[in-house]
Amino acid sequence: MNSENIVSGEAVLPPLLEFRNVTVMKGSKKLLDSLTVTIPEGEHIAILGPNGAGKSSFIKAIMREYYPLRGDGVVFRVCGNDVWHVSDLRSHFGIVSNELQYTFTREITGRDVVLSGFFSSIGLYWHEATPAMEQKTDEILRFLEIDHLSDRLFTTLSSGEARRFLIGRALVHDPKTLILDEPTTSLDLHALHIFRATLRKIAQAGTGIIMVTHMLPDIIPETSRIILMKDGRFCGDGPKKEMLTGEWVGRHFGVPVHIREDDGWYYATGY
Ligand SMILES: Nc1ncnc2c1ncn2[C@@H]1O[C@H](COP(=O)(O)OP(=O)(O)OP(=O)(O)O)[C@@H](O)[C@H]1O
Repeated sequence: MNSENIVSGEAVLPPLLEFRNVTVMKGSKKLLDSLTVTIPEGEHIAILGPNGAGKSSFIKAIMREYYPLRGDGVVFRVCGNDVWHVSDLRSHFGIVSNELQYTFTREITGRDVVLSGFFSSIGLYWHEATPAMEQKTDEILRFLEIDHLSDRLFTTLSSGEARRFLIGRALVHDPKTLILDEPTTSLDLHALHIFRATLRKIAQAGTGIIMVTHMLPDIIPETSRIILMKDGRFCGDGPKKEMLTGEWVGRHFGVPVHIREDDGWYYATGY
């Protein structure tokens, strides 16, 4: 544990994520530009930004798919540790992305999509699931209310149903935080309603949510903090009520916008 996490002789939990001056380059392109952020465990956050803002690159940096340039004052820490093996990160972060769904093209059941999350594979192949894994999978399927669909081939599920199985897969290691990268693409109104209710249930059960989106209605009422991102930088970070205003969001997306709040949900109109 880092010495900064000792207060008056007592150890306190280090933040889930601590980045300081994180810059990521790919060729001559600066994907992330001097990002500084601290995220405590269990916090529900939305990362909002226009196309190309660097949101997915930020997630890739969290998951150690991208590494920052070295330099003085650069901090790149998860749970107080600078060095991580990618497989160890799974107990901290579960990931759901829209892209992930399209990697499952083989004929496997929804249940096996969840179960194979234990092995980070697509399907079980030579992996043998233990009774504890089977039990955990069944608990997750019941929690997400998709147990009745578990024997269906994944490729025959609707987008909304499939997305909930991917959440299940992301939950097998009991991650501290679930990261969702634009997960509502192609969901219809009914599927959106169920998907958001599912996220709320997960947030209320104590798992942190980091939602990456450019859609305000994706932000569940449990979200307390908004980070605005553009051109690889963070350009706003604060409490939801302060950040989700017409002035902030309009300036950020470069359009005049009116923000309406209704029972904890936010909507943008007028653009
Ligand atoms: N591996 C890469 N090499 C070069 N440029 C990249 C690479 N990955 C992303 N980019 C570029 O970096 C910028 C940020 O991309 P990123 O996918 O992180 O943005 P985003 O906010 O997730 O966008 P969107 O909302 O459209 O998914 C974009 O201009 C993208 O074209």
